[in-house]
Amino acid sequence: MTTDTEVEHNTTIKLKARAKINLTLDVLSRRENGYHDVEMLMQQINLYDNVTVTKNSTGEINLTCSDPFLPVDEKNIAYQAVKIMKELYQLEEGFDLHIDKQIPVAAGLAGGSTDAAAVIMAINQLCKLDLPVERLQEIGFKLGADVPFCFLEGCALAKGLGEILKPIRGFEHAWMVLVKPSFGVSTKDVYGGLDLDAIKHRPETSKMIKALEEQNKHVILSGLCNVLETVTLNLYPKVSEIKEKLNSYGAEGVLMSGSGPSVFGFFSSYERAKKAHKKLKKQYPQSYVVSTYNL
Ligand SMILES: C[C@@](CO)(OP(=O)(O)O)[C@H](O)COP(=O)(O)OP(=O)(O)OC[C@H]1O[C@@H](n2ccc(N)nc2=O)[C@H](O)[C@@H]1O
Ligand SMILES: Nc1ncnc2c1ncn2[C@@H]1O[C@H](COP(=O)(O)OP(=O)(O)O)[C@@H](O)[C@H]1O
Repeated sequence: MTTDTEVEHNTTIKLKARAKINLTLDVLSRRENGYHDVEMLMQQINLYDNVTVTKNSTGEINLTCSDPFLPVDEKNIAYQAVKIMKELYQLEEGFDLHIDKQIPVAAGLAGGSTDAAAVIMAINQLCKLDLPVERLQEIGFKLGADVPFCFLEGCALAKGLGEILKPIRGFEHAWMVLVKPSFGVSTKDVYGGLDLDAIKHRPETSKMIKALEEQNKHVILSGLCNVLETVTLNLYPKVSEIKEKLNSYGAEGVLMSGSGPSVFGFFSSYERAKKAHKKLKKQYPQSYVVSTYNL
């Protein structure tokens, strides 16, 4: 995210808050508090919200958003990010935020998480707090398990609840069609619906990391795997339908992202992705041709 920072008069920062997909997602165990230990490969993509943060002297937090259906009060995770920074660092200044929302909501793409990370980064810079990225990630983790990843750029192996991160080589210059059906899903319900003993097919994470290191496209595409798929596909058969459509339009590897319901299908070229997109867009208006994002 850092390379896309635009600073104006030391009072305004504009950031590209990128979405992610999961190339693999394995759930290892359930903790007593209901959260799950995961092992997943997270990959940023070229689909982003534009987040603008301006320092004000009133001390207030004002949030506006291009999406009229999103809350602009404490229910918005970006608002919560400001609050936590103000409290932790006794900041007297206030902040005006604007989110130009491009990432589909409740989609398994970390849309809210990436906005929160952008806001924390912006405040760190605007208030000259000089906090290292590890500290920013620690603060972000209080807001959500996906937030720490959003401070990185590219691809990472995520463990723990998602906060133990190791940057790795990502899937480079890969074109995909990303499809978000009209409904959203609750991440909590999807994790809650997972029967750990019933998981039949798990990702081979180490094999995938090696394949990414070598950019072995064939192994990467055949290694795409997400254990949450069974839960979401069961709850929403429409997601299976989208997967089938992407396959029939020539995708070389198809997977649901995160807890869903977004599905991505990789294509061998931009042109092929565009062709499939043209057909899918008629039925699913929230369809995008995007590439992976790596440094
Ligand atoms: C599934 C994943 C995969 O990247 O992404 P999304 O589908 O949300 O994009 C993440 O693990 C989601 O991260 P995030 O959406 O930030 O989760 P949080 O807000 O912290 O938690 C929402 C709910 O998900 C469940 N949860 C989350 C993370 C985790 N490791 N174990 C869990 O069981 C908990 O029930 C929690 O109440
Ligand atoms: N800035 C935000 N962007 C998107 N959703 C937000 C935001 N703030 C709060 N939310 C709420 O968080 C929920 C999860 O949204 P989102 O982060 O897009 O999903 P996911 O974690 O599946 O990627 C939604 O129900 C939405 O109303």
